[in-house]
Amino acid sequence: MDGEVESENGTMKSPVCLIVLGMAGSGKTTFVTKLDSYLRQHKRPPYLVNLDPACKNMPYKPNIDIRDSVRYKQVMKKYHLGPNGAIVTSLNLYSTKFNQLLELLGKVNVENTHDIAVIDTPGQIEVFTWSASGQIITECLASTFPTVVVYVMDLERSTSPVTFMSNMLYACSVLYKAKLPFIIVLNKCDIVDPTYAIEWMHDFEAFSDAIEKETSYMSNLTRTMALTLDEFYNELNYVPVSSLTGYNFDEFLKMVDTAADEFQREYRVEWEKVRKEKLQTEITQLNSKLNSLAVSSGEGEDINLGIISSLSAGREISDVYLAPMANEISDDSEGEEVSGFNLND
Ligand SMILES: Nc1nc2c(ncn2[C@@H]2O[C@H](COP(=O)(O)OP(=O)(O)OP(=O)(O)O)[C@@H](O)[C@H]2O)c(=O)[nH]1
Repeated sequence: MDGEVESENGTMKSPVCLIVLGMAGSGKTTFVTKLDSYLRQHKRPPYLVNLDPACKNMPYKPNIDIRDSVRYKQVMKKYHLGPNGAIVTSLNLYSTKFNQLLELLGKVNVENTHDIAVIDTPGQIEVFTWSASGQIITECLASTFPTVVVYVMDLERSTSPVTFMSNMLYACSVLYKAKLPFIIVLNKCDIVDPTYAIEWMHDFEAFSDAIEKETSYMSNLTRTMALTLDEFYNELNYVPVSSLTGYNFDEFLKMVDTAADEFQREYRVEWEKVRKEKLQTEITQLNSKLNSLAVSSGEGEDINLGIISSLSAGREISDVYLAPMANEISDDSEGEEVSGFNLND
């Protein structure tokens, strides 16, 4: 990999990768857009990656966009899939080439152009968190760069204790699955006061009182679960923000710094083991490829390993997009899923 990401004292360098997750409509895209403009104002432009193949309106300009490489509607048509199945398949196709995205991020590190990379994920959270490709992408990032999960929670839609609890259980399951530092962004605090959520996290009696008012059969179950989430709440980093106004983004960024330190202290060693294992597997695969070449006819067949090796002259890393190779772009206006990437001039 071009970008060496390990420093002499054994810490991984920037960019710190923020994987932004959250329920549909929680405000992920609005959050990423505001974070982009906030960081730009502070002369720290982030490196932006969009992993939502179905996203129609993108208010920010991503450096890397899955939609440049995978045509979601074509995936639906070709494989006869519904919307969610097509998103999963698009992510699967994309994840096979994710090492190229890591190389671009490696260059960000070498050229020191961005200290934060933000990864926006599909609206349907389970598509990312419970799919093999979501796991592969998370592992690729975390084994190479300091990586933090940012879970966006919609304050407006969580005012019922049962919904609040469901959201927290989901966040908790993502935390344990991802094995990464975790920040909960309590979003939309411009329209709903976040006090209720903070109180429910820290005061079981207050939550219990709120549950009393619920008549649903879920209330007993919810009360029991609230007790089991106690430890989760104790360790939890959360910050109320408004992605509309930018309120508290400075606090959020302080939390990112702390989480990145936490990654270096508590998670890096484990993730480096994953990286070494992955490297070993790649070496073994490459060796077996070379061996099979050696015993083949020897007619010099070209093998495309799909590696992006350099940038076009005069291009800034921040201007580079992953895009389909020219011979893989479909004539169809909606395009087609592709198996390789190229740099677009
Ligand atoms: N008032 C207010 N509205 C917000 C805030 N953040 C997002 N919204 C609104 O919430 C709606 C959903 O926001 P999106 O950013 O599209 O949410 P998302 O999670 O990316 O949505 P999907 O990708 O479709 O799941 C939009 O109407 C936003 O304008 C906020 O902090 N305050």
